[in-house]
Amino acid sequence: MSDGPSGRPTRVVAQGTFDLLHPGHVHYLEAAADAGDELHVIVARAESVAHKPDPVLSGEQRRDAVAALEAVDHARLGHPEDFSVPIREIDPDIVVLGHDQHHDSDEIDGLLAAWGIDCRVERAGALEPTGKRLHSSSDIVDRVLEWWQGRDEQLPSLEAESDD
Ligand SMILES: Cc1cc2nc3c(=O)[nH]c(=O)nc-3n(C[C@H](O)[C@H](O)[C@H](O)COP(=O)(O)O)c2cc1C
Ligand SMILES: Nc1ncnc2c1ncn2[C@@H]1O[C@H](COP(=O)(O)OP(=O)(O)OP(=O)(O)O)[C@@H](O)[C@H]1O
Repeated sequence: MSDGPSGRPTRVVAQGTFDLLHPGHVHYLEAAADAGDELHVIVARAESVAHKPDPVLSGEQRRDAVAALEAVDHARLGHPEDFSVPIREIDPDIVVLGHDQHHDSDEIDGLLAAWGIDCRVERAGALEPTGKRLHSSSDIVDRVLEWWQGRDEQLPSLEAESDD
């Protein structure tokens, strides 16, 4: 365990929606854990998810699944309105952003400074999809919908059934 600038274990924060956990999430969280000694994960509230459809799983389910991963030391649901609350409680040394997160590193840097958190911002690399493996929650949902539609087409029509 290496001591951070404050003489305590280096605390790292990762955050995201983490709906329907997949290997891309594991890749991100392992990269974040490697950046320090203690990984704290903030799991977004459904009401904060603005760039995609609502999560399939509840906040508690997403938090519990993230907490069960070996790389993760602490997982908590984010604050519904004030993102500075969990960050102030954790007081991280490093915030690791996901490879494709729309958050701008410099903007997050400025926010953390405004919240009085002395912390650097890094960005994790991507786990590229290979073959048919899916590393995105939205792609998993799309695949299930595609499967469902295909399955639907193979079912006998209601009209055919009423002929029996
Ligand atoms: C430093 C930081 C702290 C955050 N804290 C929270 C929080 O406390 N509560 C929350 O609901 N979302 C929080 N978020 C936002 C979400 O993790 C993230 O934006 C979310 O997955 C929503 O996805 P979207 O922004 O792509 O719509 C935080 C984001 C950052 C960068
Ligand atoms: N293939 C991947 N490689 C690396 N990191 C990933 C990968 N997929 C997701 N992540 C990271 O995991 C974090 C949480 O992911 P989140 O659930 O918000 O998005 P997602 O799984 O990419 O879903 P969606 O496709 O719906 O945006 C994000 O920081 C994201 O960058």
